Amino acid sequence: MTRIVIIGGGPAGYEAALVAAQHGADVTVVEAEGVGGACVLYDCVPSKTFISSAGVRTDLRRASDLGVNIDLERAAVELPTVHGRVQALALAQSADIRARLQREGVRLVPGRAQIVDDVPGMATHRVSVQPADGEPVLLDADVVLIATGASPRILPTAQPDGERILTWRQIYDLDELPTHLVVVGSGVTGAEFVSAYTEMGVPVTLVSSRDRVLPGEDADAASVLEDVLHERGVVVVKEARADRVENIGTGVVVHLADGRTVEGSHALMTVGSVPNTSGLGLSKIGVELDRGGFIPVDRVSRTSVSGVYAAGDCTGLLPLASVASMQGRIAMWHALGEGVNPIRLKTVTSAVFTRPEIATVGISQAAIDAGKVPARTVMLPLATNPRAKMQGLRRGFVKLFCRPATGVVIGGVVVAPVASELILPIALAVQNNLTVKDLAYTFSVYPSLSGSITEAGRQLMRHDDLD
Ligand SMILES: Cc1cc2nc3c(=O)[nH]c(=O)nc-3n(C[C@H](O)[C@H](O)[C@H](O)COP(=O)(O)OP(=O)(O)OC[C@H]3O[C@@H](n4cnc5c(N)ncnc54)[C@H](O)[C@@H]3O)c2cc1C
Ligand SMILES: NC(=O)c1ccc[n+]([C@@H]2O[C@H](COP(=O)([O-])OP(=O)(O)OC[C@H]3O[C@@H](n4cnc5c(N)ncnc54)[C@H](O)[C@@H]3O)[C@@H](O)[C@H]2O)c1
Repeated sequence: MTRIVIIGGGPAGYEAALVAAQHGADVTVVEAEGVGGACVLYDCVPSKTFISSAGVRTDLRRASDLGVNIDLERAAVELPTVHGRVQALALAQSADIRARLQREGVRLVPGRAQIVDDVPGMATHRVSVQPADGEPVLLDADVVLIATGASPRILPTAQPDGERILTWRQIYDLDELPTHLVVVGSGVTGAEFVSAYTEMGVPVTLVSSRDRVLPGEDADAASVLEDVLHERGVVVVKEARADRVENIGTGVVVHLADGRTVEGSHALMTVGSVPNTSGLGLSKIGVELDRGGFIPVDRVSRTSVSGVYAAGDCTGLLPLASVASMQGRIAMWHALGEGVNPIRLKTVTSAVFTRPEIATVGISQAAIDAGKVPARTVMLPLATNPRAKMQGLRRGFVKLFCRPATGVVIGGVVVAPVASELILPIALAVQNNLTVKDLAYTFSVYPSLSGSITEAGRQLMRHDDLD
């Protein structure tokens, strides 16, 4: 029986464990903090749960546009309840995953693991686990999967204190909402928290190192979000790199590299993540890290050392839970000799859970504009969609991209309140090489926001598609 030791119990680790157990391997997961990993305990699940509470206020705020008058002042946020719900849900999800792993026969070992092979190049591997208290445990493995994730990047001059200078993992311990939140970093994490706190009624200033929010996302989508944030009173300080953040007792002062300062009651640092790849004994066994500290892997999750695989945020491929899970599964299929397709990033779907949400799949507009991928494109504002009008939605759009000659759908972007759900038909089309004609001939419900997707398909059809 193949002995597999998985270091890290996040999506990469636990999904890999499920696959390996189902294929009859002897599987052990070593986890330092809790099954479900940072994804379930600190990052993805807590943030999306928090955002769900904020979303209620968004709906209430918009109610008057639809003729229902609600005094938003009376829709007070009960922060202990919101935070309690966030924490309870994370723990419950962790417990569900633990129970599922145990049902499948996966052994769970709490503690911090490192590889302790005697010499490089061994056919099998040895992992030492240091529990929180007690003696180290030694595990022998034919295959090791490193799935140790990442942690918030800390600026040495902006040390989180858990009181006023915070990482996104510390906000759920606050007793009260900030009176003025400064969010440093305008990537996906920063944008999501700016949107959520704004909807909760907190004045927010965003410090963005670039000339726009969400520099990695579709520019039109980011521009819609920026308009919405502006309308909601968010101040975006652009081209602004935080040098230092100071807790002055009554608040914070963010010192920018160009000498400007930004003041608030609290600072939320969302300046990226660093991979958890130190202390794992990697260089001793011959796994060299890249410049960012990530573990280089190929498209079936192999490292440069035989029998050692890596998956998820520690590899830096694409830091998404869905990608981590897929990398983990692929590692196990490969290690256990199953037929496996290398991971394809061109079909990855992702969403930014702001209000409105931004969801994307496949080839980006930036790649098309740069001439890297030939494509026909269309962008339909939601304002032309009947359902959107009924719901009072003024902003948002559907974009669709297809191959010029064949009409095969290669990507798309949706900006809408439920874009994370609406993107699926485009994702299905991209994954299965469907054409704009396939979309155009699909019945969508009338009236529906998804009608804009089938309409985009019709607009991209050429006359010869009709034959
Ligand atoms: C605020 C935020 C929100 C996000 N929201 C989303 C989202 O909505 N959708 C999405 O797809 N992605 C989201 N992501 C990204 C997603 O959380 C990550 O891509 C995902 O967690 C990666 O999973 P992983 O298994 O690689 O690592 P993790 O989830 O980080 O798990 C790794 C685990 O390994 C453990 N570990 C580390 N070192 C050791 C060791 N030596 N021994 C034993 N255990 C160890 C850690 O304790 C950790 O529990 C979000 C990220 C952030 C920061
Ligand atoms: N909804 C989701 O799926 C979701 C949510 C959050 C994160 N994620 C994943 O995590 C990845 C990382 O996102 P992120 O936003 O945490 O990190 P990021 O690295 O993408 O963004 C951090 C931003 O902070 C800026 N920055 C760095 N130092 C700064 C400084 N001193 N002053 C001002 N700005 C500074 C950077 O220029 C960058 O724009 C995303 O690409 C995504 O894959 C996904």
